[in-house]
Amino acid sequence: MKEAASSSETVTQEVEDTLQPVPEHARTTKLSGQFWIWAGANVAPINWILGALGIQLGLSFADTMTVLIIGNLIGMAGFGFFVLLGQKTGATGMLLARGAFGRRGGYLPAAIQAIVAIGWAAVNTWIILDLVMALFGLIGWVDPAQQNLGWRLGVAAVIMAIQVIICYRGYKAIARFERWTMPPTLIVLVAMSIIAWTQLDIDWSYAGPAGAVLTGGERFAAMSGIMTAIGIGWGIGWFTYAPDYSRFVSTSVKPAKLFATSALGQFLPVVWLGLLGASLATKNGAADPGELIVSNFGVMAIPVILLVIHGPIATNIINMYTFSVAVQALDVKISRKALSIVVGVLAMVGVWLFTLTPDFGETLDSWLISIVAWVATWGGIMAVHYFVFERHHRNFDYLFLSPTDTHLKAFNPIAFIAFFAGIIATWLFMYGAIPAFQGPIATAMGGVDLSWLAGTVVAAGLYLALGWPRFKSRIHAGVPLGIRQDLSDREVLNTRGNAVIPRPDQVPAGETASATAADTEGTGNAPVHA
Ligand SMILES: Nc1ccnc(=O)[nH]1
Repeated sequence: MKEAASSSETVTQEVEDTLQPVPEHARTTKLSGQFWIWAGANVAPINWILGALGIQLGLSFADTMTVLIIGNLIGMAGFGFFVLLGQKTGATGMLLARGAFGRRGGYLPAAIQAIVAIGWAAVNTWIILDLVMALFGLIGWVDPAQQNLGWRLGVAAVIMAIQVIICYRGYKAIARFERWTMPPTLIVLVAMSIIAWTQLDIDWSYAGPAGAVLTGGERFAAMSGIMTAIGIGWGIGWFTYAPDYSRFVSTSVKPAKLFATSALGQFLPVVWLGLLGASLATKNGAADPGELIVSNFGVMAIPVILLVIHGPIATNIINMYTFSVAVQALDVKISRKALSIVVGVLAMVGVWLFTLTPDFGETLDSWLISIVAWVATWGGIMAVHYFVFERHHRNFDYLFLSPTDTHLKAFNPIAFIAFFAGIIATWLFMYGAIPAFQGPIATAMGGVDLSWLAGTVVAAGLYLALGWPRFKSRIHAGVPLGIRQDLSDREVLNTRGNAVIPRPDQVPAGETASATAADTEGTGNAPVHA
């Protein structure tokens, strides 16, 4: 048993260090790992800060919870489908992008994803520094009235170093970290929640800032904008990450179970922490829950500090690992391990830049709605490509071939048109906290923000319409949609095989490959038998 485990660990490391479709024997049938990865990524103070942000931006308690729940229901429903895509294809999010954007065209989304992952690692670390200083102040280590820049960057550097070490070791180390640290973390959280909800007088009927309670259209507009940021923004931000982790899940695991486990792993902690943050913010719009708990219950100081520091680590090992596989999708030949160190350094630079921004709430809001523009658009294109055009495919080896071996187009203009149109549509419909992010259509609608919907619908609709003729003219469903113009469908079927047929090593033990699959050579280059 032990030997099997360690050999599967070696296989996992080989797979992740050179990007290849994860073979069935290196996959896991245990779903708890997926639950803890996503729960771990979300049990972080940033999620109570998001709940408190709703109150700070002027919503009532009930409206804050409404936008958090609706936003995350929408976000997590979409997230589940991207989880399934990883399981089905064995490919990372940014390798999947190649299928639609083209073999070289996939560099654009991969580069964006790499930068976004650095940004998230910086945001998640920066966001807790105020809180850590306040907590250190309560136990007498620093004077929280001071800037404490040295302390801040020092704490960030320690957190960053821990993240780099875990990420360096790869997927298994990440899964293990989340599994071991989550139970004690949850105990602290439960304790915090009980204290908060029984000992502190929360104003459950909080209606908004005194004298400035929002009503009618204004209230609806504010809810839509805040939902885009704290509900949709947080949730859909994970779409691009989902396949990077679910590619390690065996295809014998029922998709419905995988969907539910992963989506709940995200949804439960996000809503719970949002509730904690929002309810405590009703006491005093500004104070952070961690600070409130510690100032009322000094014995909680150490566990709360540990929880707060654990938060960004658990979230950022996901960001950093995804950074490294996104860079691999750029055909950069630096080892995934070396990349773990590179991202740590870059994220530290990011933390320092964020500490220079003047307004915490505006910076966070702007970050979140920019993420929406990118992910809603990317997600719309990917959904059409893999759930409509290539829904019958089982063998995705074509995504992994080198630029010289590939039979995909270098660039697929259709995807680029859909992508840029989607980004513009998101901007037209967005209504963020700063004027640059207040698009003309949203402004004309009195500040109603439907950017996430506009981006998805425009990108998906255009990609569907422009890709439809090719989809219809393809002679066989097993031909990738994005093949080069100089190749015929017949040629691709004959030399590259039929993508509808799985490779034998993709088939879970106990299930037998179909008769045709038995003819493949294990490389996916099966000749077609007429
Ligand atoms: N919502 C998020 C998506 C991706 N990375 C994060 O840290 N957070």
